[in-house]
Order: sequence, then structure tokens, then C-alpha cells
Amino acid sequence: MALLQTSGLNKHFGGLHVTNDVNFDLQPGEIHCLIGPNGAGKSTLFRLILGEHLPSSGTIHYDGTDITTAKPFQRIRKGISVKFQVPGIFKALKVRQNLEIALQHHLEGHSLGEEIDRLLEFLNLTDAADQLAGNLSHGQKQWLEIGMAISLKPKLLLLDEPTAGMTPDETFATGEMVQRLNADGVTVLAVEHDMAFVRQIAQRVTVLHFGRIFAQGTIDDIVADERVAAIYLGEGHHD
Ligand SMILES: Nc1ncnc2c1ncn2[C@@H]1O[C@H](COP(=O)(O)OP(=O)(O)OP(=O)(O)O)[C@@H](O)[C@H]1O
Repeated sequence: MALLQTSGLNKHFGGLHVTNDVNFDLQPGEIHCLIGPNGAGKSTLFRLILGEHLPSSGTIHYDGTDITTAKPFQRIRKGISVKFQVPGIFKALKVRQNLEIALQHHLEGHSLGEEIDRLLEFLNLTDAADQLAGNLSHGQKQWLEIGMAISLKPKLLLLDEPTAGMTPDETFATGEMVQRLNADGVTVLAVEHDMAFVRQIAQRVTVLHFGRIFAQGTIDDIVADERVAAIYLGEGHHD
């Protein structure tokens, strides 16, 4: 059974039909990348899954229950977590303190310290633990964001362009991080423009175009699909 399934999902903003009859599934344990030209409706589909938008019609099932109208916090409680592009870290606090805030609701004392150390190591941030978060490099800030998002031990992690603005080395390290998370059982859905990163992590790729699922398959299927190449033609580089 799918971990997440959207059925006949539609979203209109006034006269604009941004999500168009989307039947999209995520299988438990997969890393899935969502790609498509600018304005294809990727962010809108994310926000529908998170409950930040409600669909105009259609349903969303997650982990055996209908969450179509569930509030965002109810979805978070069910194990859906997100890392957006816009930083949500506390820049004036140390890296360690940021993780402490994220973790303190469900851990305390000794186990809190241990979990922070484990997360710091996982995020390649052990050496930066006592730096102010605002002084981290761009890539390190994104990793701290990922740390905040995974502190709740989600079943499903949504990543919105996780490598935007990163150096190739940071991008590759992020891919390894996502793969380690996935090896721990986390299902991942990433919106991403960097095809090298998509190739590194994706087990399955969905292409959205004008709000519809245009193609789906492995990265090799997608790269070999001339129809997919055609929809990107004429589009400037996006990053
Ligand atoms: N709240 C909103 N109100 C009105 N129109 C919206 C709203 N959110 C998105 N749109 C429109 O829906 C379309 C799809 O936007 P969306 O951000 O989902 O695309 P995207 O594939 O994520 O694009 P990008 O790759 O540029 O981030 C765009 O035309 C956008 O202007």
C-alpha cells in the first residue's frame, strides 16, 4: 500500500487550474523527486500534501487515513515533515541550541544531549556545534534546517529544492545525507532542479507540467524521454 496517495487532486486559484487531476503515489521507503518547468505546480502539490492549501476537489490518503482536510499540525503529528527553502533557523543562537529547541519537546536530560550529538554528526555539523547559526555557510544552514525537520523523526520528509545555491560538494554531501536518512526508513519527496542531484538520489521521478503528471519513471527513463526534453526547451536555466 502507498504511504501517500492523491486521487483526482485539483487546485484552482481563481480561474487558474494549478493542480490538474493528479493521481500521485509515494511508496513506503522510496526517494522520489518531483521535477518540472517553472510554474508547473510543484510547490502547490507540496502545499496540498502539507495541508497549507486545501484541494478544490480530490483526496489525499496518508498511511491508511484520509488526510484531505487535516490541519497541517495534524499531518506533522502523523509523521510528515518539511524543509522549505526559506531559512527557519535561529541565526542568533548556536547550532547546538537550534537543535535543542527542535528536540526539547520530546526529549530531556541525558538523552537530549545524546540525540543532539548524534544529529550533529549526521548533519556534518559536529565541528560547527558552537558557532552561531547565522555564521554558517549556506550549505551548512540548509543541513541545520534538515536537522530541524528530522528532529521529529518523520516517516515522510518533504524537501523543497534542498540544494538550491549549494556548491557541487555540498550538493553531493546533501545527497549522501538524504540516502542515509532513507536507509533509516524515511520516505523522501524532493522538489529539485539539479539533475545531477536527482540522478544521485531518486529511485523514481515524476515530471509535472501545467499541473498534470506528464511523465513518471526512473531518472534514465525521464532523461531518455524526448517529450520531457521538449517541455524544458525554451526555458532559461533555473536555480
Ligand atoms: N496562492 C496562489 N494564488 C494564486 N496563484 C498561485 C498561488 N500559488 C501558486 N500560484 C500559481 O500557480 C502556478 C504554479 O505555481 P507553483 O509555485 O506551484 O509552481 P512550481 O512548479 O513550484 O514553480 P517553480 O519551479 O517556479 O517554483 C503559478 O502560475 C503560480 O503563479
